[in-house]
Amino acid sequence: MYERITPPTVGDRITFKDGEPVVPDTPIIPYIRGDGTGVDIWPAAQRVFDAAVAAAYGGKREIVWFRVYAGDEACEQYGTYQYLPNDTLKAIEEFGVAIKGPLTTPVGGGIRSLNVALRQINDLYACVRPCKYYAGTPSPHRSPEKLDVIIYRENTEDIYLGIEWKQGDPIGDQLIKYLNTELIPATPEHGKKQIPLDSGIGIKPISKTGSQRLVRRAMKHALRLPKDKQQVTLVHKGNIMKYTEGAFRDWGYELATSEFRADCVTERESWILGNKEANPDLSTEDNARQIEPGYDALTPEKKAAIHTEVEGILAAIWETHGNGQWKDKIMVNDRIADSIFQQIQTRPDEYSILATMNLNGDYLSDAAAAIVGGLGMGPGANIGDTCAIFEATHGTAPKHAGLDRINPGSVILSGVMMLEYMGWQEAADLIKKGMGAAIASREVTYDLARLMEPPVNPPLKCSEFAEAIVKHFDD
Ligand SMILES: NC(=O)C1=CN([C@@H]2O[C@H](COP(=O)(O)OP(=O)(O)OC[C@H]3O[C@@H](n4cnc5c(N)ncnc54)[C@H](OP(=O)(O)O)[C@@H]3O)[C@@H](O)[C@H]2O)C=CC1
Ligand SMILES: O=C(O)CCC(=O)C(=O)O
Ligand SMILES: [Mg+2]
Repeated sequence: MYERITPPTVGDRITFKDGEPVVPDTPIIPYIRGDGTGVDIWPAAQRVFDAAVAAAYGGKREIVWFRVYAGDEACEQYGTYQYLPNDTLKAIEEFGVAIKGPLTTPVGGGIRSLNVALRQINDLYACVRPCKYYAGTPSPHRSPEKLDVIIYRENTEDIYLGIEWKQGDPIGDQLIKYLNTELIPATPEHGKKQIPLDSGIGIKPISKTGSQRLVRRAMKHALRLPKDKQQVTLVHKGNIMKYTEGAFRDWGYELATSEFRADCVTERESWILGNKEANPDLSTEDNARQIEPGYDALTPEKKAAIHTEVEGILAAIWETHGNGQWKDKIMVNDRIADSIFQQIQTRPDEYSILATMNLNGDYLSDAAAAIVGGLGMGPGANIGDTCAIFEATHGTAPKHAGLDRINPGSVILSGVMMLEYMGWQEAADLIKKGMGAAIASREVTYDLARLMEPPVNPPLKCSEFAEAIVKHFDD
């Protein structure tokens, strides 16, 4: 029983089989309008979704929308501090696929993120954020069309677990003292380091299970891509955070080379195989020297370990991956996080799927969206095994709220992802076509208008951009 909302009396539930949605012709889809610019974006986006479904299926298929509440709106409906009512959680659980606008999270105190809570409560462990260029979109970059990446961000753990204490909190102080007196001195690698007593403190858990299920999804997605895009890059700051971010990298490689052995090659394996292909008589030592920078300065033990690695890889995969066969497989590599921020700008076409932990993916998805036109063009999906919630990369953009000005493109493209996830490709394609044509005709909102050469003046309103997209369905 719902307390204050009533599910539609028409339409059917989306169910799940083996992690995939089973979609009726009239699915009931809960939506959260969102705070701030949600008030502008949601009606514009809904107009486009309904028009596309009607145009694609002529009434044979229809989305039955179910309005549910979160954030400021929920407090208005359910009372003070009722930011995420049980009704909303129950509706999302019952109907399986939902879409939402942005929700506000205060900085430095107050409630924890409702957006993060929705992901954690529903175990939506993969945040999928494609960053792809639409022809004609203005960009601060010279060749934005070269960027075509999909960020697969782990969505349930890392610092987003919110286990932290502010400076002066008695439990935080107790933890710091315990670490300083008991644990740090007992661990020689930490030397005499001490945590300053006036610190806030937070915990960053990265689990093997969480890392591997994310990488598994990324690998499955890579298998569906064209051959030249079959690549998964593990992004980490494992040189500094060895046992969290470094472990993410190691668990990622382990998962790829065990569960996807026949279908993948790691970058390092490709060097070993390539060296032998270039010179079939190459000794183990020379192969090791070619793959390991600074090999000659290594200790005998380290050299021996690399010899074992080279021989082990050749014995294990030469038959199946050698003689160039590896070039048809998913390339799995890794990059340190700071480096990938510059690589997606300087060498964007060298990357495809970027598998990241939670915080790195949060940063990277805004940065990648900027290259292809900004946060107005950054869609996303939060995917689990029995539920999915679609939402844009951006937040509530409060200074633009209620002005019918903001770009609804990201939520509209998140809806495109939802339609594709549902298997309603025809409707998704119509929206992509309409948006591409609107942008090419310079019918755009302020954010794209100011980047265009010459600038578009006046820009379209948020609602007008939605109408322009619908108008261009027929082009
Ligand atoms: N999933 C979610 O619901 C998310 C929620 N948030 C929350 O949103 C709130 C505001 O966060 P803030 O850091 O300001 O980040 P926002 O993403 O909300 O906005 C930052 C800036 O990005 C640009 N922008 C954002 N959305 C759009 C859009 N649709 N079209 C065009 N440009 C856009 C605007 O830039 P300009 O003014 O230069 O044009 C805007 O001022 C915070 O409470 C935050 O926690 C943040 C991210 C995700
Ligand atoms: O939940 C929030 O307020 C911010 C989340 C965020 O920035 C994101 O998921 O990209
Ligand atoms: Mg973010």
